Amino acid sequence: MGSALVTGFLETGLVQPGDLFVSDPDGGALAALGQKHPINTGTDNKEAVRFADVVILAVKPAVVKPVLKEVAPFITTEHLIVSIAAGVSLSVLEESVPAEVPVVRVMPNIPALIGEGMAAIALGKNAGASERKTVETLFAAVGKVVTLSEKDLDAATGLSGCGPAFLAIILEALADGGVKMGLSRQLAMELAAQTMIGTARMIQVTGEHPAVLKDRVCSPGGSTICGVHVLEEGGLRGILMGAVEAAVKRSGKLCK
Ligand SMILES: NC(=O)C1=CN([C@@H]2O[C@H](COP(=O)(O)OP(=O)(O)OC[C@H]3O[C@@H](n4cnc5c(N)ncnc54)[C@H](O)[C@@H]3O)[C@@H](O)[C@H]2O)C=CC1
Ligand SMILES: O=C(O)[C@@H]1CCC=N1
Repeated sequence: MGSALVTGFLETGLVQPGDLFVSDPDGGALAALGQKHPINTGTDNKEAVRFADVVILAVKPAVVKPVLKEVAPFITTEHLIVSIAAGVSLSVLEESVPAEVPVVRVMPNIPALIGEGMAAIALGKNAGASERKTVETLFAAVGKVVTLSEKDLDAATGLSGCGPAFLAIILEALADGGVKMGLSRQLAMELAAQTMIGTARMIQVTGEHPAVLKDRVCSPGGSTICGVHVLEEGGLRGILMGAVEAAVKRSGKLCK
């Protein structure tokens, strides 16, 4: 996710390569990113913190506390700490940095790589209007942004953070259906992807309820309603709701 953000930030031109310092003990991951973009890289997190004013923590949830412990002596109130780790609360983050350091939690998603991300932002107790503006500006450069209260951030994790994986499975399954009915894989993927994009965009642009769109496609006695019947018999809605719920429940346990 960190490399998706780096690529997304650079491609919008909001951030210049020389403004970025990426720190990762995995030299292979760093080399790959460094080859793509002329950014500053290194394996010492403390060096990254000394370099930066905005520090984005993009490590696995269980690694957040150890990393903050390592860099805390170098964090000042001039820094803004942004964590994208699922399930790591603002209170845990705030306890891990010196007093009064502003902290913001963000739940981005992977389409930020192509500027089509969805980021949910929750401000910590020391983050004010200026920190909100900084984080909103960064993430708005790579997609849409909503600022919400922290109690809603885990739900957003299960929906928009994990959602790209759920939707990729649906897209692949739709394409499988096309292949089963004789389409080439390439054509089936193209039809499935554009149908997903077009449907989502139409709901965004018209503001109509998805059920209205569904009803428009279902001709009486037609083919779509036969497909809808199969989806309802298979419990697709319940399965998707359950997937979001399971992801939210798991995200609450990730930092332990
Ligand atoms: N993958 C996704 O779609 C999303 C991930 N997230 C969050 O982003 C965070 C990272 O997730 P992924 O990118 O999927 O994991 P990842 O495993 O691909 O990336 C984590 C990176 O952290 C590095 N790392 C490990 N220990 C480190 C240390 N001590 N100091 C510095 N870097 C270290 C690893 O070498 C690796 O490159 C997680 O907290 C996750 O909850 C949030 C939204 C979406
Ligand atoms: O699977 C995960 O834990 C992370 C959180 C949101 C998306 N990926």
